Amino acid sequence: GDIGSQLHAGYSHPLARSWQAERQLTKSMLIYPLFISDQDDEEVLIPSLPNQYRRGINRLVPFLEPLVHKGLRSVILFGVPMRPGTKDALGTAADDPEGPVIRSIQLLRRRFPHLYIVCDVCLCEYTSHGHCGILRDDGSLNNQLSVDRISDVAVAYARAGAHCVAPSDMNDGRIRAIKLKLIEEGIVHSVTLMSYAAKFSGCLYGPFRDAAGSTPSFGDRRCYQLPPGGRGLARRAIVRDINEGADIIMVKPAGQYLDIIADAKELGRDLPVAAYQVSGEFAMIHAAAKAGVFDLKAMAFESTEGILRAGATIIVSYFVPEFLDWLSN
Ligand SMILES: NCC[C@H](CC(=O)O)[C@@H](CN)CCC(=O)O
Ligand SMILES: [Zn+2]
Repeated sequence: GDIGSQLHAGYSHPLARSWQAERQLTKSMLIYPLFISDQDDEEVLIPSLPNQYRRGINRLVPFLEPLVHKGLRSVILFGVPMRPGTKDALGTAADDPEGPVIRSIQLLRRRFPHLYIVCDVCLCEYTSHGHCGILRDDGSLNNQLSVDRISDVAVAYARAGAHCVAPSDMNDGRIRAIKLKLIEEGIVHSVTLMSYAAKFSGCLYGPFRDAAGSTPSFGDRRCYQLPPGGRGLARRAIVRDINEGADIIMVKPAGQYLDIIADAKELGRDLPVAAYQVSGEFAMIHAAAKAGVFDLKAMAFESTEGILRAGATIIVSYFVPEFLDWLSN
């Protein structure tokens, strides 16, 4: 009969409205990005990334302690070498045992045994040219050398104690290479492999590049990050990475790529799907809130609601410190 047209009844009360959502945001879904400098005592605000800092290792514990107490479950580490002369064509500093990332993994594992440590794996912060791999003479990525190097760095982070390695380089075949090396090392069973499987080139990474000093010295990332229009390419990259052994599929950026998150959930129905609300999205929300377009907290939640609705159950977000408070009340 025609009675089904009366939908208001199903969402007439706040609790009933929450029941309409297939996924609810919880603290355990959240991963907080940390920028770790090789200047051990520095704590420098990143102008283009509201409320975010580049911190040396000596500043990490005092900063994280209250957040862990509030329920922070996971962080993703980005090393930021500030010392002059650290960068070279191979990104040698990426797996320097005395470098900021490896030392921070060891410190955080010791100090916060329940904190899940994810390490972003890439070379762009460590290469003199700023690209996410090793280049040929013509400036294109040498796939074999890049994949060998990226997989070595991933294993180094895993051996240092990272619970999860997340290669954000977008070189073809790095997932398989990392998985094989983790198997050879005998540690594959305890290291989660989170693939930035569908990562798009575009204008939303600027604040991050300011923070990490990872802007390419020439050209761009259009030949290895996906073209924003490439939905089919993204589906193929997701299927490929699942087959190469990814344990988690990530889509990035998030807000402008909700269809890709939905595709990832459809194609990777049996895996958790992660999404990264990137620096440009975060800065845009802050700028709009400052301009009076909407309330910051309301949009932090609404943008995240869309990412959940699309199918993500893991969210990398710069709003995590606020969410820990907002989700506690
Ligand atoms: N390895 C690439 C890093 C990439 C930015 C870039 O493409 O330069 C992202 C980090 N995984 C940016 C993240 C962000 O903008 O928040
Ligand atoms: Zn990179």
